Amino acid sequence: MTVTAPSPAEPGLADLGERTPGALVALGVGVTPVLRSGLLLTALLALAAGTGRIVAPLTVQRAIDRGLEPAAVSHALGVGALAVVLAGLSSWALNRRVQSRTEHALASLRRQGLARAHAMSAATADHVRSTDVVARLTSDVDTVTTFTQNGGVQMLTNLAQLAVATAVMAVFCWQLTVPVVLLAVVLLVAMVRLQRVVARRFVRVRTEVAAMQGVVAEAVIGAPVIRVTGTAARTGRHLDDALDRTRAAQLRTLVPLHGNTALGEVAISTMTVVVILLGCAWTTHQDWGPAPDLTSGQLVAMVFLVTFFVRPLQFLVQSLGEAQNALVGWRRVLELVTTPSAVVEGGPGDLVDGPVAVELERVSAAYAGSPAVLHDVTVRIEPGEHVAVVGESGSGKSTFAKLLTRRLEPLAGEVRLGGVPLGELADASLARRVVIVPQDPFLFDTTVGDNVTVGQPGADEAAVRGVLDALGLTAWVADLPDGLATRVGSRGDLLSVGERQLVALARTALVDPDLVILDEATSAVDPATDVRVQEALSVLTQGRTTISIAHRMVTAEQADRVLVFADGRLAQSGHHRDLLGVAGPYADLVAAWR
Ligand SMILES: Nc1ncnc2c1ncn2[C@@H]1O[C@H](COP(=O)(O)OP(=O)(O)OP(=O)(O)O)[C@@H](O)[C@H]1O
Repeated sequence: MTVTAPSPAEPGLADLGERTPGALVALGVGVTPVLRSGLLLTALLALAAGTGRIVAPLTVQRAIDRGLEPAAVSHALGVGALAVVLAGLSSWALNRRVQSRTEHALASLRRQGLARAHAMSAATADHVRSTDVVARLTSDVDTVTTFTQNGGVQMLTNLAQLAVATAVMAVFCWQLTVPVVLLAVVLLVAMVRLQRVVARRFVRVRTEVAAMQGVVAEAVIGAPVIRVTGTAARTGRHLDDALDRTRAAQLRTLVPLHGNTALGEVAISTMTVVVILLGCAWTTHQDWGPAPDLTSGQLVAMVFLVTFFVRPLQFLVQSLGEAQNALVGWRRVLELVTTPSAVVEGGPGDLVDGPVAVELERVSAAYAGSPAVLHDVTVRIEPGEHVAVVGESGSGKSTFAKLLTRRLEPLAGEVRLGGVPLGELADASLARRVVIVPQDPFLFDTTVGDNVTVGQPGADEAAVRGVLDALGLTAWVADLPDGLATRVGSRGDLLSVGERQLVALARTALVDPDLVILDEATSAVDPATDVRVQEALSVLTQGRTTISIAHRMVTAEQADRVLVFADGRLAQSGHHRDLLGVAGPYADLVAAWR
């Protein structure tokens, strides 16, 4: 039976592109509740900081209306100074409060994002560039930090100042307040429209920045290959392209941003002129329309107040770009954090310790968006059996291994370990029972000893030495410059591929799994290390169910059984000896090997 449909939907990170800014903020606050705590006190501090600034014009008005008597002037100076000091203190407390909460929230967001990156389904992980995930957890989070440090707190104070200034102006003289507020509304409507354009352009900027970081990371990580293959010019071209695209995207945001600033300046200057002209005209001609009954002190105070109304608006207009950039950065991190987790927490099925049976029943598999690549595979591997999986490149061997470690969900059929459907097994149980040893194992940038204990963090040095001894690796470790304390470098680069495999085998032996899946190295390993690898492997696989994705005839020869894959199907199954005499894909493979 060939399964052609349905193939799984295109996987990827959660898409929050359609969320409004308000909905995004609500989601962000929900994900990091620290932002919500003590909100009332934060609002009060913002109000105090904003109000403090407004007090000055009020004291001036009172002093003028009392004929600038010395007592009135000194009273105005005293009250004004007190208000300024209180405003300064409130502003300082507000800054500290908002910044510490934001930093807590962003640190939590980074932790959650990293945890989700580890918990996302294999299909999603395959489709998301790791550099994009890194960009979301670093530069995107940084845009939020930069914004809160530079303008976020001031935005709160300014909003409070705007509200207080409007209220006081309305009390003093509604006739002058109405045109000012109308102009502000026009400005805000225009800003909201422009904000949508700016938002779209900033999404592009963040995407291009992430892509550019990917190119830079590739150029740095692949430096040895670039040197050896002489492809520096090609890499340079890619980098230039990425930089050009990033620059172009950034320049495109400037057009609406500058338009916004210009609009803001015009509207704000108009407001000031309107208040001064109308105020003076009405004071002189009391018979003009709804002329207010303004004292000279109130007119001076109105001119001051309109400045206090206009400044926050000016600030909001100017910080729109940064706010938008920060919002897009925040959105990108939230997309990572809200991507569904594929971790199975605690399934009912726990396995009995010991070698485990592997069963596949009519299993088909596909990668997202592609037709099936594994068709109708039924096979049972007995507990303790050592099976070699062979086949031409692209025949489905790795896909078969991915199904056993739940890196891929079957499209149809069922996979069972020890009789328990794989989907019911908790992640922790699966990690302890099934270990895959890849062709080129990933090592952390620490010591050999620490890399061996990665799967068993509590293991002491005696346990590590015991495992190394059992695998016949004691002499090899003793020959390393610092023994177990030898540093392996970034990704294990200071060790050869074969040595990295030795560390991975020791790591696997320490975990003591019941099913070992080995992806045999295709790259050349020096003969002495290869002997060590083979000896360690034969010890490691003893008494355990073992599945080797084999690229060498000797591995197939030594296995209890060979499974031969061809075009995504299990074409043959049997001992090397028996399969050799039968015409078919295995005989062809052996001929090719020979
Ligand atoms: N992540 C992926 N997304 C889409 N298709 C994939 C993916 N990985 C593998 N495939 C496709 O699935 C088919 C089987 O690939 P698989 O890696 O299982 O073969 P293989 O026998 O292990 O090959 P090799 O010996 O070269 O590693 C191939 O057609 C391959 O192109």
